[in-house]
Amino acid sequence: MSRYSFSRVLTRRRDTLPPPTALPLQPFSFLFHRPRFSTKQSKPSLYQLPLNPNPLHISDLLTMAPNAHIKKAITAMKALGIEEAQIKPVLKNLLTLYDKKWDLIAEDNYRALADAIFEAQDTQAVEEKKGKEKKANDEAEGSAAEVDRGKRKAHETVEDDEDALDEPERPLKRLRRRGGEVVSASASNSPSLGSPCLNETHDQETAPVSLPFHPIPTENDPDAGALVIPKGEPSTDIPFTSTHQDSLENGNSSAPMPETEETNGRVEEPHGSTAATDDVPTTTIERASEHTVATTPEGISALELASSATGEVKINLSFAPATGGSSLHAPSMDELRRAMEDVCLRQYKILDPNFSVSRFLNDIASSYLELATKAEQPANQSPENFPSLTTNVDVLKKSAAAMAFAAEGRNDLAAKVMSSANQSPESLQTTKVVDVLSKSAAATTANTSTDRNGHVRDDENSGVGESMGLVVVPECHISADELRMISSVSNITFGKETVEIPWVNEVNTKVPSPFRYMTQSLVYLDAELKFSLGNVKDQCCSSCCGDCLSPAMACSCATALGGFAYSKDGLLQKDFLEECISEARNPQKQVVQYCKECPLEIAKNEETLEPCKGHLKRKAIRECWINCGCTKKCGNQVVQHGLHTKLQVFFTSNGRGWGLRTVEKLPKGAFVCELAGEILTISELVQRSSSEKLTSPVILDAHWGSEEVSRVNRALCLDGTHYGNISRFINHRCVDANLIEIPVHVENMDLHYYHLGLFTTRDIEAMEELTWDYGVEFNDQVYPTRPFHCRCGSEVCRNVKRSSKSKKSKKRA
Ligand SMILES: C[S@@+](CC[C@H](N)C(=O)[O-])C[C@H]1O[C@@H](n2cnc3c(N)ncnc32)[C@H](O)[C@@H]1O
Repeated sequence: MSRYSFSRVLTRRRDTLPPPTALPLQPFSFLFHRPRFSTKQSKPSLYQLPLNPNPLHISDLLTMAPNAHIKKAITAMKALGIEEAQIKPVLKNLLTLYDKKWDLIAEDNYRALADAIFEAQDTQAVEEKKGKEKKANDEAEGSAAEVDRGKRKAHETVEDDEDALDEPERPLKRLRRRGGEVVSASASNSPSLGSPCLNETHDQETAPVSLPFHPIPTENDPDAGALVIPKGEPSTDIPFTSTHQDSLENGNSSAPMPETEETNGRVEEPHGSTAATDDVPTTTIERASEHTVATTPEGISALELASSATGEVKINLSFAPATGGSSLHAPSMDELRRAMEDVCLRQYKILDPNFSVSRFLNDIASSYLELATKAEQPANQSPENFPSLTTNVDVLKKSAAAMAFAAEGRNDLAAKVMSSANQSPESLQTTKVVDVLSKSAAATTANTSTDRNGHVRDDENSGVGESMGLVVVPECHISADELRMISSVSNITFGKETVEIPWVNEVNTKVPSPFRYMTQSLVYLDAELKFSLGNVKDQCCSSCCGDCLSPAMACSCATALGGFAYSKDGLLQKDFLEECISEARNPQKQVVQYCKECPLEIAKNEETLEPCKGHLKRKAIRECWINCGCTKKCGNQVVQHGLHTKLQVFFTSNGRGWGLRTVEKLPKGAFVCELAGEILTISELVQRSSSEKLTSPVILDAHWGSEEVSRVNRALCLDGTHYGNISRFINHRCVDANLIEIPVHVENMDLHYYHLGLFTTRDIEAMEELTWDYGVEFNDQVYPTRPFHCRCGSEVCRNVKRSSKSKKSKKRA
């Protein structure tokens, strides 16, 4: 027998993983004006894009005289309909920026130049517009001084625009791309660039995003990385689309923020100023220096994103390289901002051209500061004594929860809930919810006063205050989950079932522990489940119609298992049920299958793989499903339609915690509910059970031992501890339980996964507790769960026969 260990299981799983995906190559790379990188470049980044497949050959460039370069560039631009007067100043600027590297400028038919010209045009247009708007505003305000300033500003703007033709340091805007399309901000109709026209109604899917800044290697610094800003280049905004030009005016920066403090970065002025310059001693500069990636003594890299105006509040992002591995590099502020703006545009549909992530973050910092200032406490009030702020909604929720308790006579619980809102349980007992709520409101207004900041606080001992939608209440020690649970006191299923299932506790003050109710099992993570119409189309009876139980001839869904499991009254066929019961309770009738390599043993991760202990072969039900030709009322569809029985969760009186009981009489063979929970692999179960107490997971091993069921990730179980349905409240009873679990195939006949339906083994009286035999061996160490001390009270309880059972099991092994 081969030896397995847990690490081997893990190795196998890792092998099945796809190889780590390389960074996706950017399609349409030939559209980028991307300067080459030195091979010595130490820090490649996401900005590195595939090389241009069709560059202008270097020998062409070397042999050209300077004038020839210029002439060629002008010719290329004129072909795009750009006038010479517009070309020259930008070209001059570009030559400085690109360190006279003509090969880079000439790439992609002088794309960099064309782009820069269009950007310059954009900038000019925007500034003109801004000047006009400013002027109009100033005039509207009617202040002579303001008007003067407005005129001056407008005049300056015009002058700036004129100067732009000669100005060597005109901001460059970069191309934006989306889905492989590269779009110049304003050159959307440029035929040679093939850029689609952009407008505000542009489909989100095709909306362009900004390109990251491209690094410029220089002779002095051939290793210049992606994050270096060309010297003297003012930072420039890159808005989302050409329709977002205005955001340029609002101070966004297109220049990437430096990665180290030595680099020459600057950031936007958050409130309306345009590009910052080195000699402007404003908060812009203060913030610029803050936007560096700092490394703390612990080696944590931190990027300061934003701050309040004078720096009291700061927003930082940090990561510890130690946890991320050496492959992590701190993104620049600009990189991050652009990524976020893209998210805001595409995911949150923020289309306002004035929107800027940087400004938004700064606003958060400012708002935080504002709130912090308002919340200033009196000197003698320590934070521990200060009441927590709770919304009115919370108080109403508590009121409703307490009311529900009171309605059930649970004054102790009602008191617990409402003590936080200063409500007496007695008042709840005698009033309706609406009265409670109005009392609550009255209480909030009767005992409040205003603090020195104008905020309403509760008076001494009042516990409740209210102001502008906020009430102040003492700390509530009920957790959010508990509150959610007790808020839904009338229905533990949170309305997810067609019937309501209330809970009661007549024994103590405990409330059910929180869990997520779900009506159907769902895969947790690794479990391999194969449901597909393709798989089941041959297994179903597409020719059947109406109710499959009606025709004399049973359809193939039935014949597959030798007749239908259900009878026309909706109960299990008597014979079928008796066989199932007998099989479960009578060892002589049991067929046990043994795995060659049992998943339970493999998951134990021990040096030696122990022999399989055996798995009970189970009779199973097969239901018609949506791929069958019958209707929803077909009698062969039961478990899939969920529970319909009137049930109640109650607290048991003999130390078994919560239990489930039926409120109505149930006949023998009736379906009660499915066992639903998270579908785990056995390995996941072992891992989980090593760190927490599970509420009796169920192993789906009815078909284990047959050849097909061998793969570890397909050996499954159900765990209802965190997610589950009402079955998670059903207690165990040895042997003579009144429910039996029967495998039910619904979606297909996959032997790895099946539903487990719980059916009554006998007639059950109203208010009788429902139990089923978990099949747990109390002395068995094989199952990866800790058995409990059984208090089922059955005459044939297995827990009391531990010693004799133990001997038997040792013998067999
Ligand atoms: C599926 S849960 C049943 C609901 C559980 N009683 C509760 O309070 O949530 C299974 C757990 O209930 C308890 N339990 C169930 N049947 C029991 C029994 N016969 N004797 C003692 N404890 C039992 C055990 O703690 C077991 O792990």
